[in-house]
Amino acid sequence: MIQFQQVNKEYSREVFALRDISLSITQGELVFLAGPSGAGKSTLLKMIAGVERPTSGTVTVNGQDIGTLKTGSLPYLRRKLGLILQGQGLLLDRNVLANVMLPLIVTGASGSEAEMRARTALEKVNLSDKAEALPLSLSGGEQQRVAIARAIVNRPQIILADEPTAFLDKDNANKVLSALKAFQSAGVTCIISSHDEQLFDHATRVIYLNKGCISDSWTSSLAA
Ligand SMILES: Nc1ncnc2c1ncn2[C@@H]1O[C@H](COP(=O)(O)OP(=O)(O)OP(=O)(O)O)[C@@H](O)[C@H]1O
Repeated sequence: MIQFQQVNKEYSREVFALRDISLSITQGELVFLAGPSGAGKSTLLKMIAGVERPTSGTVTVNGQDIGTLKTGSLPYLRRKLGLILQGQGLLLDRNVLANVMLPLIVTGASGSEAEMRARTALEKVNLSDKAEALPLSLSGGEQQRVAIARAIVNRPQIILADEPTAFLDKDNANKVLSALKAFQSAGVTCIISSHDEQLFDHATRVIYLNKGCISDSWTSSLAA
């Protein structure tokens, strides 16, 4: 369960990114964050991951108050999360398998354990045949699915994805969404920021942000 209670985020005196946000998201939801550029979507995702902290109000993830979490505890929180944030690209000089193994290696898994789990993650996003390829030899959609595999290799309870289908054609965007939906079906909470309204049909909920405020939201019958 993710809860925002009267959360404000002010980056500087003139820049309010979020204003008085209160919401709760239950395990297994597929939530889209919509709204124009600068509305606060990325900031909201970063708050759940503890990348940004609230100026006021509280953000709790599975009962844990993220705003007061000590920096040293953040890696434990992040292990429960699969993060697909903008600008966190793949290592271009390492093959796909090595990229997906990386989160496991840095948290102390053995090479053989990491390889086995990375291959399983690649199977889940339907990219087993690209394990030995270098990222730049893949299509944009395939690269994004490698990023998903890297995000889920630690078996997270929550996936946070910032514009995972930006710059993809419809076919590739659908493949990326199908991969995310498969995790949601398995009980993983997925929170995705997107400008792509065509994807919203798959959501259990869409939250519209505008100038840092929730301007609208709807819950689909899929949520039942
Ligand atoms: N690190 C930062 N320092 C200062 N201001 C920031 C920072 N990050 C975001 N902002 C500002 O906060 C506001 C919300 O930004 P945010 O990136 O959350 O919006 P967004 O809805 O994700 O936009 P986009 O759709 O373009 O990615 C914007 O006015 C932005 O300029």
